[in-house]
Amino acid sequence: SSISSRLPSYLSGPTPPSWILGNQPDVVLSQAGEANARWKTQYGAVYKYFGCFGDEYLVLNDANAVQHVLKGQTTSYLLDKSLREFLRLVTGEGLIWADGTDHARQRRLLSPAFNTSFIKSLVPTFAAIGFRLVTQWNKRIDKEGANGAWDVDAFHWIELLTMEALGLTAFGVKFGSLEGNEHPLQRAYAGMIGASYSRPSKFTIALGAAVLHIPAWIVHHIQRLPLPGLTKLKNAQRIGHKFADELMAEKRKQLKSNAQVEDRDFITVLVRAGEKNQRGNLESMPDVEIYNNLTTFWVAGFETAANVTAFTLIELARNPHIQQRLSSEIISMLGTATDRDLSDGFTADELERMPYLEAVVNEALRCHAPIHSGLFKAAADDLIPLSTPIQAGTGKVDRIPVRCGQSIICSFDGFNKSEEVWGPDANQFLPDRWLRPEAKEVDPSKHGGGIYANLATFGGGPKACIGYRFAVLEVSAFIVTIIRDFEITLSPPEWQLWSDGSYIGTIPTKKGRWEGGGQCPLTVRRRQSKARN
Ligand code: HEM
Repeated sequence: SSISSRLPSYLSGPTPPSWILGNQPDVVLSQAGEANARWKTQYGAVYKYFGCFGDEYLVLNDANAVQHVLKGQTTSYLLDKSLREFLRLVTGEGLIWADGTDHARQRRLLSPAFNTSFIKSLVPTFAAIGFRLVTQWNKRIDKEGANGAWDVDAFHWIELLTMEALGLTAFGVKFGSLEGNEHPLQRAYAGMIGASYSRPSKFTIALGAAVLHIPAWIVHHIQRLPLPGLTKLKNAQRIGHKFADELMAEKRKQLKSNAQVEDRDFITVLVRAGEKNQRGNLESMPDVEIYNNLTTFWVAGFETAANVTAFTLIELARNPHIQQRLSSEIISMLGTATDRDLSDGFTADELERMPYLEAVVNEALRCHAPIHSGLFKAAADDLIPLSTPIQAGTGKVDRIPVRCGQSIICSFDGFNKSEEVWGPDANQFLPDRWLRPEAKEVDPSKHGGGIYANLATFGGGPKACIGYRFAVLEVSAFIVTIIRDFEITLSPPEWQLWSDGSYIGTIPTKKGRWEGGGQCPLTVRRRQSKARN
């Protein structure tokens, strides 16, 4: 049977070679955002394409259109029902899973954990974690380095950084993974995410899409089946849950006997906020929901932050001038390794006085959005407004009609690299763009509705990333500690980055080397080695 379209005929897009796979292999097997960049040039910022089994997607790269859909989340644009049920298996009924008024309630009750001053108070913790990595790397350079240079695939180390950060700031637990220890909670969560990647075969691509065709109620019942993957997941959930329960009970005891307990982690903040609300007869978050959200933060904040850190280091390694300029700024702020020991970290205030650092991190977030697109379903018929009208027959339209149930992809990567918004050099890594005065004032017709720096990287609207400040400060602190003390280059220098874009995540890897997962291969040298001796 021929594939029929529910979208207006004036929208164009690639012709699907088959009904089963459609154009899905073009998307899944190319680099993140690559197929979209090509189709955007060919068919315009708004186009349609067919995935597997005749699934039709409306793809949006246009600023107003992206903004409209992001703002409509939890009410008029929702997560696919079946996808949401699968998500429940991993995160439980936490913030990513929640919709409507339940979502609004959870978000409100979680807000104490994400207020600006609390998140800023975490910077010394992030920085001290970065310094623990520096300490380990110094030891390796001495032991394993040749002529002061040490080759390392830094990707796994970076994953340990973001794991330690979540361990300390979410649960108040130090895993010690950078020092070679393994903590049961960390093991449980690592198992939950299943950090292994594999290149999808055509069969897995179809299977991935088929999931969206399984009715949500069936997915809901899948969790009762003794499938091996699920058993592992449930085990991990059980360990994590037990651990969190013990920690919450312990916090309650501490808070009862001593009101001075410092707010150093999410558990303390959320347990305290809950107790306070109870005393004031206000609604407080049930323990199981606190736990589900700690798991949610883990799923949302572990790999994403690790990937941005890795992409930033790769950009610095392959752009020595940018790295040089950044290291000068850092050293003029914090001194060299011999001037100041960073075992107690540094403050948010010190970070904020490094404008070039902010420019570098923003540019990495723009060029390498770790979630390259968002997938939504229209909950009702709607008209999506456009910043740039498109040709429809002999006239132009500035709104696209969609029907209830329409699948929509907001390309975060496409918006971040839109020439209309970012100029003709949108595809280049140029931190300097953030230092221009215009960077601070965004023309409303070029605003994608993002919550940070007019980037779509953290999404927008009611479901925008709640952890964006956490992520930006964490990544910045890691970059500062590493770049202050080490000079990095790619190893080997001709190593080619492949930004893998399977499904929605973007990971740095090497073409043809999926099995190994993410990569960040560096040669590391002490920056101040000459000054030292
Ligand atoms: C660079 C790192 C990160 C990136 C790029 C990122 C990106 C995103 C994106 C694109 C969304 C969906 C937004 C939308 O639908 O409009 C999201 C949601 C979310 N993120 Fe992040 N994230 C990062 C780090 C974190 C961290 C560190 C945490 C927690 C500590 C976190 C917690 C969440 C949560 C809970 C949601 C769901 C919010 C809701 O549905 O209300 N993220 N994130």
